[in-house]
Amino acid sequence: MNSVSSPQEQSLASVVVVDYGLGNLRSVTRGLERAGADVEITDDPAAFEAADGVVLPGVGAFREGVENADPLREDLLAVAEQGTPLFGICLGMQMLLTSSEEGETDGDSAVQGLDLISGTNVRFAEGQKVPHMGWNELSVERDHPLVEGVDGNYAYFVHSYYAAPDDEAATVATTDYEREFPSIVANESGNVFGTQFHPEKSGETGLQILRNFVEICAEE
Ligand SMILES: NC(=O)CC[C@H](N)C(=O)O
Repeated sequence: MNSVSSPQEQSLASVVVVDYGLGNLRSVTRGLERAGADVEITDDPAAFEAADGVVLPGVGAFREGVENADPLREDLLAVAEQGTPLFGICLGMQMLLTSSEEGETDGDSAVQGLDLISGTNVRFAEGQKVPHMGWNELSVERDHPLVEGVDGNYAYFVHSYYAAPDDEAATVATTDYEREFPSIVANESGNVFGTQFHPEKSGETGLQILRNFVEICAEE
């Protein structure tokens, strides 16, 4: 088991950043610490269970992410089941869904995501410049504590696929990149959610999202 802790004087909540061999763990950790969390980077399921909140980071391809996280699959599902806030970032958000078109285009069989939010991830249309890379606007579509104070603000994106939830009620915020796509999604009970953008790379808006997340965790 890998564990790296960074005690904070006045931490508001204990947050685990899941280490499954992918993802910009350090920058996510720094962002969460700035937001007031006591952060542990680990792959220890006991730590997931004990934490006030769990972050599933992610940079890379869907197939690699799902395969790397497979040994932790049941533990992540248990986190969601017990009502602990589970926050997926970019590829981590995409892994919360049922599946993705990514990795199917080369003829491979579909890999299954966590299916905590029913739906797939789809590629931007042929002819659209991908990846969608840069700052873009968030339009909040429905209330969720994660989006307090960020409607109309800008966040930083780097992705070629986006979430297509089966139920439009799962869409918390949208962003426009030649077409509107869900930039923040959440499950029905609201404790599982994800951002397509990188809050840890999104300046003050990203810090606000992370502060909102830490507050959600602190209420656990
Ligand atoms: N930055 C990423 O991790 C991108 C996630 C996914 N491979 C996509 O292109 O949408």
